[in-house]
Amino acid sequence: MNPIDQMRAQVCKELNGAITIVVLGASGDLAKKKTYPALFRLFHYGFLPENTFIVGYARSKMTHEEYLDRITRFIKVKGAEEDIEKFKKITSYHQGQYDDDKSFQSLNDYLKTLEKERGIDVGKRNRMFYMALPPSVFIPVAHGLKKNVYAKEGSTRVVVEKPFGMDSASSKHLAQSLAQCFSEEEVYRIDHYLGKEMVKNLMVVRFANIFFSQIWDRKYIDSVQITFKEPFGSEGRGGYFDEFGIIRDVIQNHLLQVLSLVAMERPISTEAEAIRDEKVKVLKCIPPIELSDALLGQYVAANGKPGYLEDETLKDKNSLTPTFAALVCWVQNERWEGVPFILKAGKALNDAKVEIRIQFRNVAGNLYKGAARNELVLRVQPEEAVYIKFNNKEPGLSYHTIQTDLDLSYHSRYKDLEIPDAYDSLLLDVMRRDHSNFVRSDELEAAWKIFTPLLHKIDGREGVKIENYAYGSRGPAQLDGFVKRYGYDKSEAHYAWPIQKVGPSKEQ
Ligand SMILES: NC(=O)C1=CN([C@@H]2O[C@H](COP(=O)(O)OP(=O)(O)OC[C@H]3O[C@@H](n4cnc5c(N)ncnc54)[C@H](OP(=O)(O)O)[C@@H]3O)[C@@H](O)[C@H]2O)C=CC1
Ligand SMILES: O=C1O[C@H](COP(=O)(O)O)[C@@H](O)[C@H](O)[C@H]1O
Repeated sequence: MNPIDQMRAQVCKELNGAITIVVLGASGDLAKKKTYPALFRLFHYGFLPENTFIVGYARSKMTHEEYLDRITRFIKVKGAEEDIEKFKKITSYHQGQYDDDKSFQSLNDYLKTLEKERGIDVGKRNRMFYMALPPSVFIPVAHGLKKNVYAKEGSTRVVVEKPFGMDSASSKHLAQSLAQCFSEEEVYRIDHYLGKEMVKNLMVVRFANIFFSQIWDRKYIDSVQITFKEPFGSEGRGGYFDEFGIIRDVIQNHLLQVLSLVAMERPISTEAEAIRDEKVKVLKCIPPIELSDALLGQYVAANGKPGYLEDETLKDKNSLTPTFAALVCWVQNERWEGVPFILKAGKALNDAKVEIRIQFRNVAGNLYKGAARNELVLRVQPEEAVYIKFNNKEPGLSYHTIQTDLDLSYHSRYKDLEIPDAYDSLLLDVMRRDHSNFVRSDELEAAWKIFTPLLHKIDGREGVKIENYAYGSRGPAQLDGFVKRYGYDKSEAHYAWPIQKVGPSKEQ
């Protein structure tokens, strides 16, 4: 059986061919843009069990037609019209509150009726609850579900979206509340970066290639940079963003997850708990980030685009919330002592890009002075790629050394490639009961310990400097100096990608 069919079979086996999926917050942005399109693709490509039904739940009043229109608006699969019509037949909307037993009892009655109508036997009445909700209602919803809608005649899966708290204390409170209702085995904390193709590739690159596994440490690696750049600002999301800021929105979760996969030791197997054990261990080796290891910024109006403070959805017009941050983590263990892990993220920058850049040390006693350092780059998005910058003799009569690359750009190497969205892959994992790409509660605790002291200083404005940067720029002017301070050598000399010229060079 091919690996894809194996996954289909695994879903069927885990769920005995039946599941009811409840999307809480079905009227919201995430549900419309991500959750339902992902569920549709899983349906279209045959990953949902034969007997699947999806119930949307939220407070808003919506007719059946309005609901169907809303949840299918962002489905973009070509030639799938017929399947969209079929998909509409396996879903419906149920209105209710998030903090009221009666609403949840009514939801439970509705689910029971559906399960009976669909002929699902006791023991197979599996339910998945997907909380596409603001964090303010996670706890009442968890209690309401546990008390009234928990699958007593089948398995329960609860999917929770980030943010998982604001700091160590609030995250602990959330974790404890969830733990009162569900076992860790039943909870799936989504960090959608763990569903991205290149992030899932990290373990394979590291542990299935002898030349990487041998040089993956402080002896050979000089620095690691994990970069997230978005070309748009907080537009329309100012209310949410201002409360969280770029560190809580992107760095504490997405970029730290990537860091842990880059830095962790080899797990004893590819089992979920083995992987998560190693991630927790490496996070525990990182002390809290110092303010002196941080560069913070906020974008201002430029190029006809409004500054952060001009966002109409922002309440505090003097906000000092960072929209850009470059932070350095130090992993204090035998493998990584002294190697900076630079996490950079910003909104309203000049580019849309996420990448992991590993810069190696200088070649000792190098015969070729001025040869650039090697770098391994994993481009997460757009256009997934793995490439290695390395030095080569310039082809032809020249003995000149040029920097070039071994380039595995996915779209040229793998023809007709369609990379699934992170949510497709993660929802499939939930059904397969594979926790590898979800955040465990002790992982979360370790992650918040690294960021909480710094975040409290920023929240309290304690000696914190926020540099301005222009909308559409590379970030604060201090950025190049900042990464240089941690040893990053930006040698662009002779670098050309792709090579334009291979003839004799003038320097022969
Ligand atoms: N949007 C995105 O792209 C991403 C979102 N997330 C996370 O997913 C979750 C949902 O995000 P998103 O869909 O954008 O959120 P929304 O603000 O769209 O909220 C979802 C639904 O929750 C209900 N709701 C909104 N505000 C409140 C409130 N104050 N009290 C009670 N109910 C409320 C509304 O439904 P109704 O009033 O009908 O009940 C709304 O339709 C969040 O945790 C978010 O951080 C994560 C990654 C990306
Ligand atoms: O979680 C979030 O992620 C998005 C970026 O996700 P991507 O898959 O488009 O890279 C970010 O825009 C948003 O602010 C944040 O909440």
